[in-house]
Parts: sequence; structure tokens; C-alpha cells
Amino acid sequence: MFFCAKTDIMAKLVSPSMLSANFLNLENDIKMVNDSEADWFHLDVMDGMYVPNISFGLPIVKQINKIAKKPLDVHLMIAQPERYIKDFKAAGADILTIHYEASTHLHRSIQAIKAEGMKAGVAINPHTNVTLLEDVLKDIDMVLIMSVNPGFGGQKFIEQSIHKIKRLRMEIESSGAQTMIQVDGGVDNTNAATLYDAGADCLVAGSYVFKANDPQEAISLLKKA
Ligand SMILES: O=C(CO)[C@@H](O)[C@H](O)COP(=O)(O)O
Ligand SMILES: [Fe+2]
Repeated sequence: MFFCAKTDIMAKLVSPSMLSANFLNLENDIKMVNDSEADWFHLDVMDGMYVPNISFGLPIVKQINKIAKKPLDVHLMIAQPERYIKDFKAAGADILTIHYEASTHLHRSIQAIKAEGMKAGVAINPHTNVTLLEDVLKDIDMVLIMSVNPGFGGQKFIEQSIHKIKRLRMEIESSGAQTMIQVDGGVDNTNAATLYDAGADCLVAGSYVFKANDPQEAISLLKKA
């Protein structure tokens, strides 16, 4: 399943974050995700400016795209993301998520992502109120609620995020938008069911999946939560 509207079917998607994969043997982890119940590949691009960490960029996304058999869900944690929309399309991104806080002309950037034929996502940090997205909700395919501060894997889930998911779900339903809700940061088998119940459609999990003895089983547990 690529995208599905909440109103059609209860979506329970899982997008493993490759930030926690083994970069000495990335091919092995890509194949593991290909053969798992995961829906997408979550690729965290960090620039050391918008967030304090540097992860990977276009060359790695291009390589992953060569063998990934599922959509590439690219989470851009970079300043002025509008500069790279065409490049990430060329690298193979299917869903391109940019940060509300990093975008001066958010509406224009959303249109540019869609004009390239990608699904458009907007991410919000823990301090950003979901109501700020009211005027673009119908224009975007997905809202990514950061449940940790962006920049690193392996952080503790921020409980207030559950309230934000519920509030955003209510806003989406009352506006008639078809926007999906993705939750990213500190997700594991102890909070997955609560997040889906609160209104999440897609869970991102990095360390929970890749530190598990059996990563495919960890993905299945999230799908079944
Ligand atoms: O965007 C980010 C971090 O900025 C995430 O996608 C993390 O990579 C998720 O990692 P875990 O919290 O699941 O370990
Ligand atoms: Fe992410």
C-alpha cells in the first residue's frame, strides 16, 4: 500500500528509519526491509545546520533507490529545503517531507514537491502547534509529528505528542482533508498501539527495529499493534 486515506481504511503503516541501519552493510538492511512487512523506507537527511547532526544526502538516497522495493519516504531536516526538491525527486524520493520551521515559503515548497510528482509531507517539531498547519492541511499528503527533537535516533518519546496526534486527527476530520499522520521518534512496541489509536497512520521506527534481535519481527509487531 502506498497511500491510503484514513476514511477508506484504517491505515497502519510502518516506515523503518535507515538512520539506525548498519552502514557497513546497508545492502543487507535494505533487503531485510524489502522482505519485511514494512511499507516504506524512511530516510533521514540532516545538514548540520537545521539540526545539529549530519547524516547522509543525495548519493546514499540514490544508492538505496537502486535496490529498495518500497517507496522512499524522505524526511528532510535541512535549512531551506526548497533548494533540493528536484534533486531528491531525481534521487528517487516518493514522499518528500520538509520542516515547517525550516521553510519560509511553505506553500510554494509544497506546490513544488507536488509538481515534481511526489507526495508532500510537512514535519513539525515538538514545540510547534498543530493548528499552524490549518491553512495547508488540504494541500499536503502527510503531516509528520516529531515525537523527539529532530537530529538523532534513539531518543525518548515525548508523551505530549499523543495529545498533538489527537488534536490533529480532529482537525483533519473536521476540515475534510485526507492528510495522513506520521509519527517519528522514540516509537516502539510499547507505544505503537496508543499512537495508532490516537490517530496516527504511519509510524517511523529506527532504533527499535534495527537494535532488535529480529528486526522483521519488530516490524511485524508494529504492524500488528
Ligand atoms: O527523524 C528522526 C530523528 O530526527 C527519526 O526518523 C529517527 O531516526 C527515529 O529514530 P528512533 O527514535 O526510532 O530511534
Ligand atoms: Fe525522521
